[in-house]
Amino acid sequence: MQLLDGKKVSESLLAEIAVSVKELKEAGKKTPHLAAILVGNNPASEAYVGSKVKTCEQIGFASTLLRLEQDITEAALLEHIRNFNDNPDVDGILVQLPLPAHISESRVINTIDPAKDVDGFHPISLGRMVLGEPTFISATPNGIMMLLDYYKIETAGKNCVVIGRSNIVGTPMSILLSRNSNPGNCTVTLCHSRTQNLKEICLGADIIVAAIGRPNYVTADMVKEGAVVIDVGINRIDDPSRKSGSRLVGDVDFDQVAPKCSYITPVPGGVGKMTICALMNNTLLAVKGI
Ligand SMILES: Nc1nc2c(c(=O)[nH]1)N[C@@H](CN(C=O)c1ccc(C(=O)N[C@@H](CCC(=O)O)C(=O)O)cc1)CN2
Repeated sequence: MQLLDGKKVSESLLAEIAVSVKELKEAGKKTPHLAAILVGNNPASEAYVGSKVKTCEQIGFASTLLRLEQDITEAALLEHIRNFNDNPDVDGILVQLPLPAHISESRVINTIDPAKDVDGFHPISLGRMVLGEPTFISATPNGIMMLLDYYKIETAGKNCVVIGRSNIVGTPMSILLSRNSNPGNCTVTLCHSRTQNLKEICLGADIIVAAIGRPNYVTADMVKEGAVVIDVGINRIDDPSRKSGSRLVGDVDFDQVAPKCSYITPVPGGVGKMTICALMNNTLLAVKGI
C-alpha cells in the first residue's frame, strides 16, 4: 500500500506555481490576485480561507480577504461580488461555502464573472468542463486528478465508483474521470444516498472516490484487494483521548481499508491539501490564460 501524499505533492506543485509567478513578475506582467469572501465566522471556513490567504503569500500572489457579517443581506453580498468582478486588479474570486441559510448559493455563484471563477462552480465553468472545453475546474476534483497524475496511476478502462453527487465534488469528479483524457477514460458509476447494493458496486471498483460526508462510511468489506481509494471526507469527530477533544477522519475507515489498497489518501494530508493547490493553479491560469 502506498499513501497518496497530498501534502508532499501540493508543496511540489505550489513551488512550481511560485516559479511561474516570479517569471511573470520578471516579465513585467501582473501579479495574480485572489479575492476571497468569507461570510460569518464558521470556524472551519475561517481556517480554510486562512490557509488560502497564507498560501497566496507563500507563492507570491496578492490576496484580498473580505470578511462579512453572518447577517449580511444577499443583495449586499452580490454587490461586493460585482465590485470584485469590475476590479481589473482582481483575477480570481471565491466565496467560501457554506453560506448562511438566508443566502442563495446559486445566485451567489451565478454572480461571479466566469472569467474570474477560480472555484469553477459557475454553470458556465461546469458546462465547459462537461463539454471538455478549457475552463476552471473545481478545486477538489481537479486536485484529485493532479494527485492521480503525479503518482502516474493508470486509470484508463478502470471501473471507478464515486460516492456522493454534490455539485462541487461528486458530480464533476464523475465527469472528469470518464473524460477522454489521462487521467480519465474510466467507466464511472456515480453512487448516492438512494443507491442500492452499494457494497456490491464498490467491490467491483478499481478506484473508489468517497465524497459522502459521513465519517468512516467506506469499510474494508466494501473494498477489493488492490483498489485505489481516494478519501474526500473531512469529518471532525469526538475523541476524548485528544487534548482538543476531537480529531479529523475521512469518509473511509482508513485503518481497516488501507491494508487492502494499492494506493490510498490519508485524512488529513490527502485531498484537502490538493484542493488549495488546485485553487492556486486556477488563479495562475486566470492571469496566464486557460
Ligand atoms: N468556495 C469554496 N468553498 C468550499 C470549498 C471550495 O473548494 N471552495 N471546499 C471545501 C473547503 N475547503 C476549501 O475551501 C477545504 C477543505 C479542506 C482543506 C484542507 O486542507 N484540509 C486538511 C485538513 C484541515 C484541518 O485540519 O481541518 C487536510 O485534509 O489535510 C482545504 C480546503 C468546502 N467549502
